[in-house]
Amino acid sequence: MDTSSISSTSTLPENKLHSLPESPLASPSIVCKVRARIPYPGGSFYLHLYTNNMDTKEHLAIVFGDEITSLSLNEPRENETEMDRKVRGAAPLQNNLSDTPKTLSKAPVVRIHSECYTGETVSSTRCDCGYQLAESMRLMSLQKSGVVVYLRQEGRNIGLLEKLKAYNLQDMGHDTVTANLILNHPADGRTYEMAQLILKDFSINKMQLLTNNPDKVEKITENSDIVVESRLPMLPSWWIDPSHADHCETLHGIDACPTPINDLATDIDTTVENTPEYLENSLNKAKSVSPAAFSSYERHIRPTKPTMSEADKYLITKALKMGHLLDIPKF
Ligand SMILES: Nc1nc2c(ncn2[C@@H]2O[C@H](COP(=O)(O)OP(=O)(O)OP(=O)(O)O)[C@@H](O)[C@H]2O)c(=O)[nH]1
Repeated sequence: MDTSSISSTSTLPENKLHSLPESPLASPSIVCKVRARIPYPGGSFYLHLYTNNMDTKEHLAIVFGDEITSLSLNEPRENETEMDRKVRGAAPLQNNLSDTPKTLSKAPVVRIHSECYTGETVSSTRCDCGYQLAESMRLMSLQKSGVVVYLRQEGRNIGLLEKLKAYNLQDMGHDTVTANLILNHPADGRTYEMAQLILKDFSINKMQLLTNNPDKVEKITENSDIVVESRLPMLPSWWIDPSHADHCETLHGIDACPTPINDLATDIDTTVENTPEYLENSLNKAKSVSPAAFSSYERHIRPTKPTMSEADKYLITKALKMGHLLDIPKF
């Protein structure tokens, strides 16, 4: 591929939004630096990487569908070539989208998710974070629309180091809330301003929010014109009782079945390339080549009860001590 037209500097003099940090008084701003397609079972999504002038973290957005586009990504940058734009995943300048925000046909499904290295990357079953991320992405891929705003607020914003200490306190009998307090951290130290800015960048001001946490609903709408049109609960799959009418209404508005997933392949897609047979065959083929190939995805999406007892304790603490809207099943 001829890359000669990529401009030689990677530090293009970009507009004022892009410098880090400006002054303590600068108003918070973000910019989407790059967007890339990520293949995903049943299709693809677009990963968007943001920088901002408030912290040095790379906050992310996982976007399903072509309808949701980033204004700051598509903004023209000084001296950039069309190849530069392609490489950072921006639309060609001739169909510059920057001054014409797309109007979304309906309020998209949004998940505002905070990083959990333990639950998502190393598949800890101490919490439900890996499941929640996988499940929200599965639902969005079914709908071919939606955004996961992925905030780097590890451990409810206490960071991995302190969170691991909190784990040790939990192994001594404390729950997630008291463990944080013993370490002189708030039970939940997260903020949502960054998420508000990212949603604004996608021209999203109303949404269906996937969460059990009323505090999150309140904070995402605080001092902003963002409206949560509806809250979609996130019942852990191993807590779902298919005979419970309310549980079956869990995903009202989403064309998907909330019952535990028995066969991922049939749940995914119905387009020619993605028939259940095609997916099942591909899955089996991939498994025979490398049994681990799909294990992380599958484990998160289909957690089985026997391995989840620590996550049950975690969820019960969220319901009883943090006000999360979760019906605790009979154990
Ligand atoms: N401090 C601490 N944080 C944890 C622990 N387990 C998971 N987390 C963090 O908790 C965050 C997820 O928050 P949760 O309270 O599970 O859920 P939520 O996002 O508030 O609510 P939902 O939207 O319903 O998922 C992530 O940042 C995890 O890293 C823990 O034991 N201690």
